[in-house]
Amino acid sequence: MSSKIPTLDFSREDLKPGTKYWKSTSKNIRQALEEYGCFIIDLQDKTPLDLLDQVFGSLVQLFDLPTQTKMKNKYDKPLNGYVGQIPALPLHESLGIDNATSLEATRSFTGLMWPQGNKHFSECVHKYAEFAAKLDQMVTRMVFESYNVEKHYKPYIESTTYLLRVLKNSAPNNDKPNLGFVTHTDKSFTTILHQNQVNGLEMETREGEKININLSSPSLFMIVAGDALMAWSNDRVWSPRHQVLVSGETDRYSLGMFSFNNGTLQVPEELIDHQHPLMYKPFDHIGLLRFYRTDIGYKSECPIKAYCGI
Ligand SMILES: O=C(O)CCC(=O)C(=O)O
Ligand SMILES: [Fe+2]
Repeated sequence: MSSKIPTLDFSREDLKPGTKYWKSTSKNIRQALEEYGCFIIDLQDKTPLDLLDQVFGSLVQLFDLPTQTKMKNKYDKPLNGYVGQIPALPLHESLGIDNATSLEATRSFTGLMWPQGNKHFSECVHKYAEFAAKLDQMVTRMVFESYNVEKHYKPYIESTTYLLRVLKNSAPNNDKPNLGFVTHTDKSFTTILHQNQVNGLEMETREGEKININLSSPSLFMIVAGDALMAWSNDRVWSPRHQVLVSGETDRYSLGMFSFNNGTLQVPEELIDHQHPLMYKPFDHIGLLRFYRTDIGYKSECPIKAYCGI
């Protein structure tokens, strides 16, 4: 059950900067991120149901393409392209669209997958990316405000881009939990996860308790803090370990929207004091991905601490 992890109502009209509800929600976000490193957003009647239907329909088409085609999804940035055909993870496949809020970038991804073109795919995926980026920016702004460092929000957002990963875990057609995606922490600043209502995400608490996340309504979106946010917050926010376990007869499709800063991130000085001595050196966020791809990075217990911890 995910009952312990807070679900916050993002459908209210008064969720606007400056209102009481905005302030109390910001406080709840900060609390959830410090305690669990994640929380659930419920958009209720504000959920873009048509768009979500179109996106998930498009994902079925995308994953049905030949493996050779999907393998063309490559970027210079590490960890951004096609993942699949891994013997230990036979149910998993995923692809990445870097800078997904740019129509040009989604078009160029689409052109690789469908050289003859697929306007419907590029348009609906781009629309989803814009929608998820807007949600992420709202959450991020509330995080910055809750720490009284809102002056750093604009420069942060101006140098942030989004990697949209689309994931499929094929139905195992059995009832036991099958590993869909290995335990990891996200390397992003923030992540927004959404799924086709087939559950499977399992989050670990600070104490090591594993919690199955119930996202079985299309109105639910999971926000996860990544390693970069944990470091930026000087270890106030928790970057939770999580994995995907699937069972049953229905394929699981999910969307992960990851924010990455294209510059150097550092702990705001407001978050350093006697009780919270500086724990991280300023770090190049994309460099964290490169470090994670090295043997030392991949094998380290806590990659962000190994990368830039003090
Ligand atoms: O499929 C999911 O819901 C989670 C995927 C995930 O954790 C990731 O891609 O980092
Ligand atoms: Fe993840």
